[in-house]
This record gives sequence, structure tokens and C-alpha cells, in this order.
Amino acid sequence: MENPVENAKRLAAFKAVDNHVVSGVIGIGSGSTVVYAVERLAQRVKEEGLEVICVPSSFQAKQLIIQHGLKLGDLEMHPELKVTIDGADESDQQLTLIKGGGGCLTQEKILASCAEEFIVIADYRQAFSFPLTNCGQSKILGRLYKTYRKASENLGEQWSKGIPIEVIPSAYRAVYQRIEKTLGGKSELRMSGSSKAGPVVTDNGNFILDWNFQGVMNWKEVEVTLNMIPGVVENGLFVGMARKAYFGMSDGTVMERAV
Ligand SMILES: O=C(CO)[C@H](O)[C@H](O)COP(=O)(O)O
Repeated sequence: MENPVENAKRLAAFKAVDNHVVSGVIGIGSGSTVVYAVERLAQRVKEEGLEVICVPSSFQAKQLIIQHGLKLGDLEMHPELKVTIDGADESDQQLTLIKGGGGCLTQEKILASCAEEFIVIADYRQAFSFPLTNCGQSKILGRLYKTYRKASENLGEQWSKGIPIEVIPSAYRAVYQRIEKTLGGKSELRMSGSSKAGPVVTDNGNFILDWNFQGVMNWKEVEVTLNMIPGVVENGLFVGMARKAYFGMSDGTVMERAV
């Protein structure tokens, strides 16, 4: 595979599926990294006779499961899952996550909460920059820093689009104002872009606000505060849910973080 970021996603997804999936009911997250997890699941079903029933977190995940000929299930039939595998937009050191870049955060959080194990797969792209620490007369003290696409020390370091919040459409403005008053920052209604006029509509028929917070916060408190606002369906902060994350790197290794 030519593209190093896609390769990194694939490596992380394959390792997670190999290390955590045994026969049983599996939650399937959404996004571009999960595509590789489903690919690996299908391979293992074919080659090893693994028996899995897959519960999707979105329309996209359902399509992936069907396309790969895997058994499709739902939470009504299978409310307890062995493991859920999903991507993330950003993770801090404690595996507190921002999710919902693809707008599927509500079902994703439900699947994460129903699973014995919630496993995160993501890429970990290395880039280099030279922040100038001192621009004195004779010397410029530049240091070579590595920056990482999804594995951060603190949330908001890399992911600049804010925390996705799924809201009931009629309440979006009221929720927007309430967040600003109680927690500060600014929210934006996520728009569809060129393919449709108007806002993004989730698989549940709701809107998404992307809330740009400021600084490092007590994420558990923020998660609860957001969900207490009438009109909020769910938010994309996943606190204390993931125990293990796999970050594929462009050099062909996979960095693991566990809490
Ligand atoms: O939360 C999600 C969708 O709602 C995705 O898991 C998240 O956006 C990561 O996606 P990708 O694997 O494409 O980077």
C-alpha cells in the first residue's frame, strides 16, 4: 500500500482485530480506519472459521459488514458485545477520546458501552516542525519536534474541529447558547458542504454542533454537563471507555497505548 497514512490505519486495524477478536458478537465503529478492521475480520472468518456477528454503529458500518459477507446483528438481538473496535479523531494520554468526525458518535458510544472491551484504532503520522524557542541576535534555537495526528498529550492539541455534539434539530440554537454560557468556547453547526445545501443530518435524523472548547478541562465533568442540556442527544467525548489503542505509524510499526 503506497499511502503511508492508509498503511498506518491498516496496520493498527489488523493488529487490533488479531489481538482482540475471538468468536462472538462484535461492535463495528465507523470511519475510514474501521474499513480495514472489517477487511481483516472477513479474512479471519474465511481463513480460520472465526464465527462473528457484527453490530454496526452507522449506515456506513452496516454497508461494510454486508459487502464483506459478514453476519449482521443488532443491539436488540445482542445487547452484550465481546468487543467494539472503532476509530477516533483524537486521544489523550488517558485514552480520553474525541469522536464523531463522521457524525456517528451516538451509536458509537452505545456500542462502546455495551462491549466488554472497547478498542481504538487510529493512525499516528509523524511530521516535523521547528518551533523557535529563542530568536536572539546570534542564534535561533529551533528544536525538532514530532507532531502526531491523533495521539496527543491533551485533547485539542491536534484536532482543531472541536467536540461533536448531536442535537435535536429544533433545539440546536438553544443548545448552542447554553453551551456558550456554561462552558464557554464557540460552536458551529456542521454543514453538508457542496453535496447538499444545509446542515449535516445524522443517521438518527439530528444535527451536529462542533464545539470549540478552550484549554484542558475536566472531561468527565464536561461530558456530563453537555449531556444534561435538554436537546443534546450525545456528545463525542469518550471518557474512561477505551482501555487500549493502536496507533499505526508510517514506518510500519504500531504504537500501543493502554490504561
Ligand atoms: O468517530 C468517528 C465517526 O463518527 C470516527 O471513528 C472518527 O472520525 C475517526 O475516523 P477515521 O478513522 O476516518 O479517521
